Amino acid sequence: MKPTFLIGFMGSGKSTIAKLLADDFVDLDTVIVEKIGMSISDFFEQFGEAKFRELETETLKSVSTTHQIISTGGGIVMSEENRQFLKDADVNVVYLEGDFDKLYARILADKENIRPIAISRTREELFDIYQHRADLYDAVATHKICVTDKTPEEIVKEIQL
Ligand SMILES: Nc1ncnc2c1ncn2[C@@H]1O[C@H](COP(=O)(O)OP(=O)(O)O)[C@@H](O)[C@H]1O
Ligand SMILES: O=C(O)C1=C[C@@H](OP(=O)(O)O)[C@@H](O)[C@H](O)C1
Ligand SMILES: [Mg+2]
Repeated sequence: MKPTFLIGFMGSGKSTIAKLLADDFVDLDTVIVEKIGMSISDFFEQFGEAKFRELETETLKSVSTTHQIISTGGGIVMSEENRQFLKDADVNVVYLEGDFDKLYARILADKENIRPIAISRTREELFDIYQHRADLYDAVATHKICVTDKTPEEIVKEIQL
């Protein structure tokens, strides 16, 4: 089977669903955190977003041959290079699409994972980012699943590749 990348906005459940889809999964953010030896929010504070994006691209390119299921960070589609990589690779790209306010509530409630992109912005600013990114997720996705009001188990069942 082709490798499968999960994409979508923060809080859509990419990391949660990847773990349930197969034992052979990897989360790009987890790989990056292992590389940098600190949390993503500390890294943003010390080195800035641009440096994080460089690491993200490098990590994206290294995993498609080593794992079956790959959860990405919500900003993966911001880079043209990353979008091109996902389009050119012989892989499935599953877009987990959800209602903004439901995702926003999850992001705020998730104290285990502080997302610097979200905490530094108002709801309105983040909604603009959500709308902008929605077109980019659509442009690279090979499959699209609505996750609003579904349990992780229901979403896993829907991902039939
Ligand atoms: N389908 C779901 N229903 C309810 N809560 C969910 C669902 N998917 C994920 N969550 C919760 O939402 C938060 C963000 O999930 P996560 O998998 O980290 O999303 P992402 O990786 O897309 O940012 C976590 O607290 C997780 O437990
Ligand atoms: O949307 C973004 O720009 C980001 C999303 C995060 O991943 P999740 O989508 O898994 O929360 C993480 O990569 C980083 O905080 C930046
Ligand atoms: Mg995640």
